[in-house]
Amino acid sequence: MAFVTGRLGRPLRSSLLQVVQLHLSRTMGASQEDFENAMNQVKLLKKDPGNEVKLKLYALYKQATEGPCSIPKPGVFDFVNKAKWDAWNALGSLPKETARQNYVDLVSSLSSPSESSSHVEPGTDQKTPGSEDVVVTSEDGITKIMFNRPAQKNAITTQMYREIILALEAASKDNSTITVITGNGDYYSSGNDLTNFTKIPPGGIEEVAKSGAVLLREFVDCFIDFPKPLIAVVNGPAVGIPVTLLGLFDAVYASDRATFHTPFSHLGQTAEGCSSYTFPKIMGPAKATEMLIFGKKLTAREACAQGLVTEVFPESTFQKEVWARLKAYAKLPPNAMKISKELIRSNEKEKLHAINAEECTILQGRWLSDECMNAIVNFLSRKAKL
Ligand SMILES: CCCC/C=C/CC(=O)SCCNC(=O)CCNC(=O)[C@H](O)C(C)(C)COP(=O)(O)OP(=O)(O)OC[C@H]1O[C@@H](n2cnc3c(N)ncnc32)[C@H](O)[C@@H]1OP(=O)(O)O
Repeated sequence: MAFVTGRLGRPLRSSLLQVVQLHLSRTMGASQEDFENAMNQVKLLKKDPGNEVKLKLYALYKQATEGPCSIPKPGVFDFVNKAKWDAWNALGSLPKETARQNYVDLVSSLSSPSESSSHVEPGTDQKTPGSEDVVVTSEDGITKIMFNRPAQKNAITTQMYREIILALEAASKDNSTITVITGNGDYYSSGNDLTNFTKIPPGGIEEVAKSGAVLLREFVDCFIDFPKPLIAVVNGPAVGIPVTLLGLFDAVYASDRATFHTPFSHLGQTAEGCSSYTFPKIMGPAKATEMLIFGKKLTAREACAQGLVTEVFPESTFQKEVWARLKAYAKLPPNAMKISKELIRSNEKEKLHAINAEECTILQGRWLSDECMNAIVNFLSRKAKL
């Protein structure tokens, strides 16, 4: 598919830079010092993290220090070096800075009090590494991953995408039966934190777009591959990526206060989360067009009528009713549920991964377009609200 990568004109670049000045005080990822500390922490781990994690650490270390894998592939019988090569090579063109950050996050998750994000103490809040913006708890056979930035309407920062990836990886292996994603406060989530675009690394806006596309692809891939029943408890309005991802969930329960909004054209952007495929499939192309192209906002009842939402509950009883139901579901035999999910979803997985890859490539171009930059500048300078 062809797409046009717009170049930023001078006035737009300078407005963006002005707006960016306002946000430069925010962090720009892990420093070299964080990275070195993380390398030292690895040596002090009390528990062997297992081969899978060790390979991931190796790959991220190589990517962070040497960049993409360019050494020849070891022979088929050189098992150890081939596994290492595969892990490094799988990181593709992941930027060095992102690899460094992911390495620090991974080590931090291994060094947390429980020493492994895959073992969540029942009933305890397990904070994912680096922030409290994503809170993971596990109780009654349910792992709950909660967006926790209520003051920012649960807008998703770059760090939060990484934390959710780690939380999903852990949840896929922990002893919970089902996994739930929800939001804290009045919003489910207002989508991508638009200030993510203002943290400009040395490689410029092009690097922001490139690393954003790599991160988005990895993030959505985790939802495509998630092996257990994945349920969204949509406690309030949702904008952007938290809406599109719903097509990859197994059930979506919504408060009647929730709304579903994908204003991609308004933002100069395009569909992600595999919604270019799942939405037409779920609701038919005409209704999908209204949402994904014209940015029509749906009420919870409209979204339910169109098949995006499983069931709508009155706000007054929402939490009570939904959690009672989820606790009952979580008592069902876990393996039977996993196998049924595999049956329902497996024949689509390859297609979904291909669609995800294509959507991310197109978005990478969109993020560099004047249309998108204008929308972000407008939001950040509060000239416009959606
Ligand atoms: C790896 C990259 C993947 C990228 C893919 C994703 C695509 C998308 O998700 S596109 C969708 C992006 N989201 C939006 O465009 C929503 C933007 N926000 C709004 O339109 C409004 O804030 C909203 C309608 C959600 C709520 O409006 P209000 O009720 O009037 O509240 P405020 O606007 O005052 O918001 C309170 C507070 O939160 C901050 N906020 C809200 N949403 C975001 C956001 N998406 N990004 C950054 N910040 C956000 C808002 O700025 C306010 O902050 P303060 O000004 O500091 O109080």
